Amino acid sequence: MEKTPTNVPENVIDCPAADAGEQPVIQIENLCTQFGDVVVHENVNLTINQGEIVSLVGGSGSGKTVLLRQMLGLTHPASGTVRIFGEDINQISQQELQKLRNRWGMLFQHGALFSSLTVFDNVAQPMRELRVLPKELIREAALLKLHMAGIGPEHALKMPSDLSGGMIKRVALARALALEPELLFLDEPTAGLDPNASESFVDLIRTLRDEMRLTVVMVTHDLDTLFALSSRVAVLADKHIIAYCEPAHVVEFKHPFIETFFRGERGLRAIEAMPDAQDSESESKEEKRPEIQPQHRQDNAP
Ligand SMILES: Nc1ncnc2c1ncn2[C@@H]1O[C@H](COP(=O)(O)OP(=O)(O)OP(=O)(O)O)[C@@H](O)[C@H]1O
Repeated sequence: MEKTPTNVPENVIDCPAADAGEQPVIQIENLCTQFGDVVVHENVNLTINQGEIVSLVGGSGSGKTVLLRQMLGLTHPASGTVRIFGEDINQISQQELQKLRNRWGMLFQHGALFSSLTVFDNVAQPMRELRVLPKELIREAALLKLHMAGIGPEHALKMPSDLSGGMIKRVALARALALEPELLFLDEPTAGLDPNASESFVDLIRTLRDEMRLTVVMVTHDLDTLFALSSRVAVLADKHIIAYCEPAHVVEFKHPFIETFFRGERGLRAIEAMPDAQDSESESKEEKRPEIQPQHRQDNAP
């Protein structure tokens, strides 16, 4: 028997987007999720606007992965709506859903590359599946996406097993960008990376957001990444979004999860390292960022 959802707690904080004039890309309304007797989400509401980078955080089992899967149309909520680009993804046909899927990219936690395909083929495959692009264009576009993700053509014929963890993430990102998405989902994008690789991945995501006007939704436990990138942070706890604000405001909210997650030693260190405090330092990192050149062409490639 389904439990009747209770109302959202009154003491939530919900701040408007910094640029509230932007179009909403994701609109989740009154979403409820239940598995058997276990209620995971009760009346969850979340709007993500174009160009935002929103981090979804919450304790283990709070329902982050399920919510992400619901945004991807892989899992259906018990009730409520999930609109992506204005379409209710639980009401449209599989064909329409597939068209929408071509407008977003997903980076899975473990890269999710095909181990039997080369780096190049991993990135080219989503384009080949469209069955409309000529071979030469696919070749150029795949190499461009690899270049954007900081992977040179000398790696194109390598197998995933020959790559470092950081390179696998970059190739997976190139693959997620293959169809020029407007929206990017990232599941623990920096998990397993060393601090340098994480930092350069963060720079890359920021650059892509700025250059491609991407909207980004990420699930992360990495506070450095969260503070460096997020325009807003959505905190899932007690079956609700209890806070949805800029990182600096979310940390002020009194809730046991927030206090444990953000105000521990690591959290305080990450707050101190937030971009505002580091503007001059981040400029000195400029040369580390891969340049994005839309017409770039590699002649030595496969
Ligand atoms: N297919 C399923 N069938 C039954 N229960 C499920 C299913 N998928 C998820 N759950 C339950 O839903 C709850 C939320 O799971 P979810 O994986 O979204 O948590 P999470 O916040 O991503 O946790 P973590 O940070 O540990 O990955 C958990 O109690 C989980 O056991």
